[in-house]
Amino acid sequence: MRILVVEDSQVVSRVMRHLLTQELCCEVDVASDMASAKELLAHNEYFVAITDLNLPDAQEGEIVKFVLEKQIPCIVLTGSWDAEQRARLLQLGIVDYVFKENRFSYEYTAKLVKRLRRNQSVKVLVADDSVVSRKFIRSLLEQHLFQVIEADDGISALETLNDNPDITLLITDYNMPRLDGFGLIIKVRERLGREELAIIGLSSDSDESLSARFIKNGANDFLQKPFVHEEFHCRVLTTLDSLDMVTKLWEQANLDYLTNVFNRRYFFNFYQEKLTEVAQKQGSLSLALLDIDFFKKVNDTYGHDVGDEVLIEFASRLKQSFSQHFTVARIGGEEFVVGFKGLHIEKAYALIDRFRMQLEITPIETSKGALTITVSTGVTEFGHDETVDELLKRADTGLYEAKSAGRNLVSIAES
Ligand SMILES: Nc1nc2c(ncn2[C@@H]2O[C@H](COP(=O)(O)OP(=O)(O)OP(=O)(O)O)[C@@H](O)[C@H]2O)c(=O)[nH]1
Repeated sequence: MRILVVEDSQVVSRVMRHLLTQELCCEVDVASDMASAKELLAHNEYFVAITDLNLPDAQEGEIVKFVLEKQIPCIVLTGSWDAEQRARLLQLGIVDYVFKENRFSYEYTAKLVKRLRRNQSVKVLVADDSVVSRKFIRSLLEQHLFQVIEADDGISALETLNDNPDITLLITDYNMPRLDGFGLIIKVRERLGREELAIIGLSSDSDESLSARFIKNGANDFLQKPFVHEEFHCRVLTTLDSLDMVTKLWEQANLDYLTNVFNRRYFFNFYQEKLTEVAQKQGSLSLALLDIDFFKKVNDTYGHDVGDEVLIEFASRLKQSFSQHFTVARIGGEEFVVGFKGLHIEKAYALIDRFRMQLEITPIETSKGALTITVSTGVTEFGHDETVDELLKRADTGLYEAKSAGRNLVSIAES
């Protein structure tokens, strides 16, 4: 990623270069006047340009128009606070107008660029029956590089959310035909928690109770129409930042810190729900308990760090092989489980045995060289009314048999 800083003050450009490389690990080019900015823009692709308005060879902010014409997002970083100019430039489509006040202004600018990078992969659904309002919100969101999808009422918003599980933010109007904003939020929240989808409610209605009602029904925030451009962006950014924080907390609680697969806590808490679902629907579910063979020897011979490298690669291979359809978790030091929801034991056995054979012939690259690792596994199938604990205990008897029979084996524990 490459960023252009157009700034005649060496102190400012040095600070910005330092903050940007620290925050984003990116390439930063600096131009101290309009002519050198033009030269750089002619030869390079930029993710964003951060520009001063008053340059030695262009003192009226001409650089902004030049950058925007090249379809490059532009952040104005200026020492002159001019409200009229600010409004005009925001109207023109700049990302933000930042006043060089103190070091926080520079930190804010670097963080803004980081958010722009994140926004590129954030999908936002805008539900509003007014085409004008929808297009306006789309243009604001696109200035900040979000991916935008539109829906013209509550029902089509619900359908779009079903078809696009990767939508992160829903911005919904209150008054809409077929299903209004409240109805939409209530239906959405039956299925998606606050850690999965953020919602901002909108309304031009003068009813003062609307904002509280939106939030009580499950919205994260509310905006009264008409709103100013900057307030809209602040609300969106704050909502997404808190969603990121909730996601981070959820990951810390449920993912294994070393291997990034689900942890023991997740498996015990959430897998019970899957078992109940399978029991109710009389479906099938098999479980594999895997334990790396002679793992202590890896630690003793090559050190704990190499042991960690092996665990990380082993988990990554498990994830690659199974996590698209099944649940992979690390439940102990070198013990992992794969929950095969929907599979009978014969199929689960075949998949795990294929994984075992592949592992045996594909050494793991570590900092101390390539190591050949094998794994022993116990596989079992869910009976009727069992807990995760009971299922695991039975898989463990299979694992014990596999170890006793010489390791590098898969053994079935019948239910
Ligand atoms: N590097 C590393 N080692 C771990 C971690 N957690 C547990 N271990 C080690 O895993 C090893 C497990 O060893 P054992 O239970 O004796 O089993 P084993 O050597 O794999 O032998 P078998 O299971 O009988 O084949 C111990 O040396 C633990 O210290 C971890 O997070 N990182």
